[in-house]
Amino acid sequence: MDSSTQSVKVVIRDAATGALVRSGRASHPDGTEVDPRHWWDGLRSAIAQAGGLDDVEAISVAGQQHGMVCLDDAGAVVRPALLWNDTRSAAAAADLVSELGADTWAESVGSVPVASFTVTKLRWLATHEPEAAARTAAVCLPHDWLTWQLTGAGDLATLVTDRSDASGTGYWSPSGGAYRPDLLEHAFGRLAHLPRVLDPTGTAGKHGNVIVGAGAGDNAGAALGLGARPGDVVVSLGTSGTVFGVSTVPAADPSAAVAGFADASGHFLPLVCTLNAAQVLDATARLLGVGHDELATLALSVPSGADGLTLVPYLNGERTPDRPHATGSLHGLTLDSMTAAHLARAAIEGMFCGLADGLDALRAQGLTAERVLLIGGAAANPAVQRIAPSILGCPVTTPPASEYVADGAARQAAWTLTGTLPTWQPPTGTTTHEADPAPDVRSRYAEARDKTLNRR
Ligand SMILES: Nc1ncnc2c1ncn2[C@@H]1O[C@H](COP(=O)(O)OP(=O)(O)O)[C@@H](O)[C@H]1O
Ligand SMILES: O=C(CO)[C@@H](O)[C@H](O)COP(=O)(O)O
Repeated sequence: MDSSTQSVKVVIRDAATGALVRSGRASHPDGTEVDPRHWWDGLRSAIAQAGGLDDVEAISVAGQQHGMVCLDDAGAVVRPALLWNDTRSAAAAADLVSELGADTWAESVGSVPVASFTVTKLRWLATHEPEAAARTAAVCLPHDWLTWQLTGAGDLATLVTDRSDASGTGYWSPSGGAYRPDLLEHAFGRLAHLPRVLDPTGTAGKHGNVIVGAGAGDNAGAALGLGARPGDVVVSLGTSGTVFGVSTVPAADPSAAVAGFADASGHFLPLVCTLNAAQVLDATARLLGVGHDELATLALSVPSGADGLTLVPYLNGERTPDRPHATGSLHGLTLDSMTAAHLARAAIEGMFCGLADGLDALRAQGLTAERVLLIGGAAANPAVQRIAPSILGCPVTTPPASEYVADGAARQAAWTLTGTLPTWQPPTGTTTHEADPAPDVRSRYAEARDKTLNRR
C-alpha cells in the first residue's frame, strides 16, 4: 500500500514471483492539512477496489513522509495532520536551526530541519496551538497511523514505525539507530510517546490473519520496489520531486540540501526533495487548456532552452533551496517565446533544473550516479522522459509504469512473511533516453533562481 499525497494505491503481488495479481486506488483530499480519517477511508476503498485481502498473507504500508499526526491519551487525533508540504512551520525551522546550529542537527539526525520535518511542526504546534500541544500524548507519521489502524489501534504503546520514516522526523538518528528525545523535548517543550522503530522485517501486528510489516516512507518504499542498489539514483516526480540513492553510509549535510535518511533495507537513503514537481505540469496544462499528452507535444515542438524562456517553478514555495515563502516566476519573455509551446517546455525544464541541482548536491555528498531511474506520476509524460537527460546531464532510464512505492511495500511484506528478501524478476519494457547535456539551460536557470517575489 502506498498512502501518498494525492492518492492511495494498493497492489497485491505474488510473494514468490512478484507478479501483479490485483490493484486498487483512491484519491486523497487536496490541501496541506488533512484529517487522517480520509487516508483510512481511502485505504479501505482502495483495498475493496483491489478485491479485498481474503487471499493475502502479509501487507505493509508505505506513505508520504514527515506528516505530523498528534494523538491524545485515548488515541484520538488531536488536530488535522500537517503534511510534509505545509510550510507554516518555516519560522519554527529557522528558529530550531539558529538555536542549535546546522552542524549539530546534521551530526545528530543526519538532516538540517526545514519546514517539512515533523520536529518543526511540533515547535509550531507548541507555539501556535498550545492547547492542542497539551493534549498531544503521542506523535506519529501517516504510515505509522495507518499501520496502527490496520492492527486494531490498541493502546499507544502498540504504535510502530520503521527506520526510513523515523529518519524524517528530525528526532531519530540514522547513524545511531535511536531516537533523540532531547531534540524532541527541545522543540516541543516536553516529551511525547513515540512509535517503536521496527527493523525492515519487523512485524507490526496482524490485520485479522494477515501479517502487517513495518512499512516505510514512500521514497524508501520506491527504492525497495525498484530494487535500487548503490550506484542507482532515483528521480521521482510525484507531488514532490525527489532525487535519492541507496548508500551504505549515512549522510550529514550541514547545508540542508541533502537529507540523510535511512532506507527500508537496513542502509541509508540520502535524498533531496523539492515541493514543485508534477503539480507544476498540472498547473501549466490547466493554464494552457490542454491535457498532459498535448503538453508533451507542445514542449517537444520547441528547441532545448525554450528560446530563453525560463520558469522558476516555486508555485508551492520551495524546500530545496529553502525558500518556503517564494513564488514562481517566468523570465526571458520575448515576442517569439511568449507561446504555449515555450511555456510547456520551460515548465518541464524548470522542474528538472531544481532536481539537477539536487543531483549535484548528492554527488557532493559522495553519492555516485551510475544509473538514473525516473519514476512517479509525471514520469509517464513523453516530454518529461525526453527532456530529463538534457537537464540532468546523463542518460535517464524509465522503468515500465508501475506503482513502485506500493511495490516496495509488497516486497517488504513478502520479506516479513518469508524471512527472505525476494528477488523478483525486474519488469520488462525499460526505456533509456539520452540527449546532449544543456548546461546553458541550467546556467540561465541559476541566474533566474533567486529573482522571485515572496508570497503576499
Ligand atoms: N502523463 C502525465 N504527465 C504529467 N503529469 C502526470 C501525468 N500523469 C500523471 N501525472 C501527475 O502525477 C501526479 C501523481 O503522481 P504520484 O506519483 O501518484 O503522486 P503522489 O505520490 O505525490 O500522490 C499528479 O499530479 C498527476 O497529475
Ligand atoms: O517529503 C518528502 C520527502 O522528504 C516527500 O517525498 C513526501 O514523502 C511526499 O511524497 P509524494 O507524495 O510526493 O510521493
